[in-house]
Amino acid sequence: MLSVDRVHKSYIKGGFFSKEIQQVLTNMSFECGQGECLGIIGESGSGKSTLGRLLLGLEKPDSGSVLFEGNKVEDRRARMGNISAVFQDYSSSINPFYTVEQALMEPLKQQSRDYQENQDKIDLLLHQVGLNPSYRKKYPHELSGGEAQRVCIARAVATEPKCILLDEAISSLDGSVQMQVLELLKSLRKIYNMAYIFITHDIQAAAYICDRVMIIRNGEIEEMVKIEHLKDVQSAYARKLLQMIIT
Ligand SMILES: Nc1ncnc2c1ncn2[C@@H]1O[C@H](COP(=O)(O)OP(=O)(O)OP(=O)(O)O)[C@@H](O)[C@H]1O
Repeated sequence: MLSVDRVHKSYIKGGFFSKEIQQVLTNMSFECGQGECLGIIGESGSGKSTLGRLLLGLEKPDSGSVLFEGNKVEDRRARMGNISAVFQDYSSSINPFYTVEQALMEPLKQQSRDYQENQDKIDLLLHQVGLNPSYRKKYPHELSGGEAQRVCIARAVATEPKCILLDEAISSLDGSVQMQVLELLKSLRKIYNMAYIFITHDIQAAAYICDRVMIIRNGEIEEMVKIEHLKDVQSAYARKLLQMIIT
């Protein structure tokens, strides 16, 4: 479904007139299948979010390709309604002047002009993310972090995409709320059979929700492992990363 082939990405370091290049992603190739949850794990600065932006078609690779069902993700038509995203910073993800209802209506309107159908869908989405109908009229500043992230998740699910990219989507939440949101993501995946790209530095969260994890180091794939074999990672770096987290 999502196919990354020999992707390289670099940035110019140190301002506009600088000639210094920083290689951020090197020769990355992997696939994410329909309905799969693929974790992308790495230390800070390893290139996770850069990869996320390429997967969303927000930036282009220097070379190589990112294809969604055979089409380049840079092409808006390839990703429209097919890929959505939930980011770490839920507070800036929702327009502060929009009520929850307006925030959810935005993506729905792009798919259907049927007012009643969209209203019914908002009811359903709120129910599915565990928010009662009174939340319709609330503004983002009236929501807790967990509630705001539930709204962001409802928005991402609204168009029933085939894939949601979650970039550190639970990292800013408190421990118990993180667990609730992970449970929510699990249950929504069962309902909609969506694939998740779960970018995180939290191996425990990845182990809880992912089918496979890809460990990246300095912009290169260090190891790809099925979740049931996470304890048996081969590379010294992956073992160290796991050990650090377990201890
Ligand atoms: N737009 C950009 N321009 C220049 N350099 C960038 C840009 N985006 C990222 N970088 C650099 O690329 C490297 C990887 O950054 P990236 O945000 O992808 O890492 P990350 O693994 O997501 O880190 P973190 O877990 O801290 O968010 C960093 O050294 C960063 O400074």
